[in-house]
Amino acid sequence: MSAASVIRVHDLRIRYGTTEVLHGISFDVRRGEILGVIGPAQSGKTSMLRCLNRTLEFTPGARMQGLVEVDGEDIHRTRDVYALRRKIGMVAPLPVGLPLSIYDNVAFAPRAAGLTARSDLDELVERCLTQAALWDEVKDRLDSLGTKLSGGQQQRLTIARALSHRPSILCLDEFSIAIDPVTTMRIEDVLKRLKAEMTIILVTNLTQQARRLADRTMFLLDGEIVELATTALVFSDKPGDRRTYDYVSGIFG
Ligand SMILES: Nc1ncnc2c1ncn2[C@@H]1O[C@H](COP(=O)(O)OP(=O)(O)OP(=O)(O)O)[C@@H](O)[C@H]1O
Repeated sequence: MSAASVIRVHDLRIRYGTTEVLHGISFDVRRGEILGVIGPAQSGKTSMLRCLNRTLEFTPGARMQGLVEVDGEDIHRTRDVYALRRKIGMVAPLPVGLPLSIYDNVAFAPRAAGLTARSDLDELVERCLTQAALWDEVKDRLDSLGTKLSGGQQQRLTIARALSHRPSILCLDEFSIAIDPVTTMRIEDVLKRLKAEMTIILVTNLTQQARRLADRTMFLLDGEIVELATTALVFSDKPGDRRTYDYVSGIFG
């Protein structure tokens, strides 16, 4: 694994029952980059993400084969799967707010992990909400229910929660599916800032979002990587594979 790689995936296969949906893909994720992952529905993007933090194993019948290393450690040999999951923050397509106050949404997981001092929790909640560009809008109503926020605010709250364990890798799965374009741009700005502190994997159904944000872009199609290259090349007139051109220019997908 190159020193620049934070994740290395080799010959990864995923099956649900007898159906294989990822067919032996290999790639690396470089420290500090935003890796965009694009591809039509059902191409295996979400399954691939859920493999990285071993949440795929919660799905009955799901099986993975192949090697996945995070910071040089084989995720299936790790002694502490909880530490792996803390290292990799996940943001789902729809906000998944807990039926708790804004404050408790962010403090929930750190409290469960043993952080109890109010001053530490206050600091952490403010830091995460600030990083998610939500602090100014909610600082005067931290005790209100998170579920009462607008959709875009709830998605930023989800990001704040994902940041509460200080992950070094942040994965976002189609985060803008249910939010308006203005909020989407706002969160894109958040991601540009977070990039200074962490590696980001951005699965997106908006190809132009990958174009705006990603250093490199992976095009996944029917469980195979068609192309993984610099975003400039993927979105150029002459990417490495004709199917990439057809997909990013809207000829199919
Ligand atoms: N729990 C499951 N049980 C059975 N098959 C599944 C399950 N989850 C996903 N699949 C199948 O795996 C394939 C890849 O799905 P996946 O959600 O990983 O793709 P995706 O690219 O993220 O799609 P989308 O953009 O629609 O979310 C699809 O054919 C899907 O039907």
